[in-house]
Amino acid sequence: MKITQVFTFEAAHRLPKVPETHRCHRMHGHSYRVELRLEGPVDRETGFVVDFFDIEAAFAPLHQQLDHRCLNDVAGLDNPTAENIAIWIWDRVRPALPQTVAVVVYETPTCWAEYQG
Ligand SMILES: Nc1nc2c(c(=O)[nH]1)N=C([C@H](O)[C@H](O)COP(=O)(O)OP(=O)(O)OP(=O)(O)O)CN2
Ligand SMILES: [Zn+2]
Repeated sequence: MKITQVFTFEAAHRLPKVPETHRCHRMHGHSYRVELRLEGPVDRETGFVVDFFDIEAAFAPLHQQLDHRCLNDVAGLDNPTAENIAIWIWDRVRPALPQTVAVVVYETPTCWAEYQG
C-alpha cells in the first residue's frame, strides 16, 4: 500500500552556482510543496501503513527549520535547489520513517524534484 502526506512551506533562496545573469542567482521566494511518499503493509489492527499523525510529527522539526527561512542559511542547504532540498529532507526523515520511498519537492506547481534514495 502507498500513502502520501503533503506539507507546504514558504521560503527565500538564491542559487549561488548559476551564472550571475541567471535570474535565480538573485534572492527570491517560493511557496514550496513537499510530498512524503511511504509504502508498506497495512497493519491489520490499525488499518494504517503509518499513522498520518506520526508522519506529521516526524516532519515538524524539518518544517520548523525550513518555513519562513532563507534556505541558504540552513545547515546543509547552501545550494538550495529543489533536488538538494529533497535529498536534505530524505536524509533527515528516513531514520524516523523508514517506510519512506520518495520525497518530492515542488518549487512551483510545474517544477519539482523527486528523490528515492
Ligand atoms: N533543476 C532545477 N532547475 C532549477 C531550479 C531547481 O531547483 N532545479 N531552480 C530554479 C529557480 O529556483 C527558479 O526560481 C525556479 O522558479 P521560476 O523561475 O519561478 O520558474 P518558473 O518556470 O515557474 O518561471 P515562470 O516565471 O513561470 O516562467 C531554476 N531552475
Ligand atoms: Zn527559486
